[in-house]
Amino acid sequence: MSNIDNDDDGLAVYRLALATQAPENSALKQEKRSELRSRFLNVLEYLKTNKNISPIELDFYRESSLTATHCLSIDSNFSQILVEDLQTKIGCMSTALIQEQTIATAAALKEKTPFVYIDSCLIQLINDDDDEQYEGCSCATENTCINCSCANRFGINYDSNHCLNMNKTGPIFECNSECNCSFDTCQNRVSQKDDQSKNVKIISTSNKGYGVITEKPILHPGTYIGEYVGEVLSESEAHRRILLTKNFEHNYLLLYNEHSSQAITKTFIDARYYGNWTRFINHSCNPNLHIVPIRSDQPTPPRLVFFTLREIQANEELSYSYGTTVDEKFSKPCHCSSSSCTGFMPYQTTD
Ligand SMILES: C[S@@+](CC[C@H](N)C(=O)[O-])C[C@H]1O[C@@H](n2cnc3c(N)ncnc32)[C@H](O)[C@@H]1O
Repeated sequence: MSNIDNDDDGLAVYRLALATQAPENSALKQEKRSELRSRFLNVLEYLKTNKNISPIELDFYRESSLTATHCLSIDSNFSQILVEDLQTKIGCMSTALIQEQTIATAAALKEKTPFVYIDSCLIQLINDDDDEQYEGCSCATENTCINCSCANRFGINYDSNHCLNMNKTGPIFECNSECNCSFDTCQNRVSQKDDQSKNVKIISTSNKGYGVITEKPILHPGTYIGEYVGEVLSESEAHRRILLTKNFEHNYLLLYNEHSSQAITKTFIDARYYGNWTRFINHSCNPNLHIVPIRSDQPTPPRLVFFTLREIQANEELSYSYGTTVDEKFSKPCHCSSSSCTGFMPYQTTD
């Protein structure tokens, strides 16, 4: 799908600075990461051995901080949801615990696009180098952190409307689990707070498959929309999957390139099998969203986060540019219908 490049010279410099500081309190973080990794393997194992479960009305994976659950079915009133705790046993829980929008969306889409619903990326491959924990700020708990040591490493991140500072260049570091500030008052955690999932609707388009519209106007440029989540892949696995994808199929593999003076950091996220509502956002040659890499705890992988580029009207479709590599031989026709449409969608490579 997408090859997105970002010119960003500050990241490598910051990495070098951090390399000289021993991460102090990262044991807990590492424990969390290995728990996530083993949970991910559990889900894969589960799906492999239970493929013949029938009827599966709804199939998605919910992750909470303690248990991994696999949703097997949902009753017709959306009031009870049958889940299986992967580590223990099957049980019922009220759908009130799960965001209504998520269920309606997943239920409507189960036939055509089965995927497992997740809230954060599944990180299968973790290099030891990536376990480095960023230092936190030492703000007072009531501090808003608009200009704290995390927010201001490369210029202030967000304005007083909680929108991305449009003049900002360089990487974005949000406050993290080592920070002293409080989650509620801190204003440097915009992408860690509520996304727009309650204000959007998945629609069926005439020629692009499903798409996403906003039900409410979004006024300010730089408004946080949501995070592209899925499986974080190695380059070789991404390459393998690209070769397997047929040209007529929808493609959910996103490649984000960040350029620094020393290297290109490539992030591959595939939302084909695991994802959230943002996997339904289509390409446009005149997009209203863009993707910004955001870091808080660790250098890699960055979280790939959508922000608005301009004011968006109610019922307007959300879109971003999948990249710039267009070739009539390889690209699919583009149906974005913008006046600047090139006629072809960017095509996928791992470069
Ligand atoms: C990430 S998915 C987007 C959601 C997808 N429409 C669906 O129904 O699940 C990307 C795929 O959607 C389709 N698509 C997205 N934008 C398009 C566009 N502007 N014109 C034609 N097809 C598009 C292509 O098949 C592409 O591979």
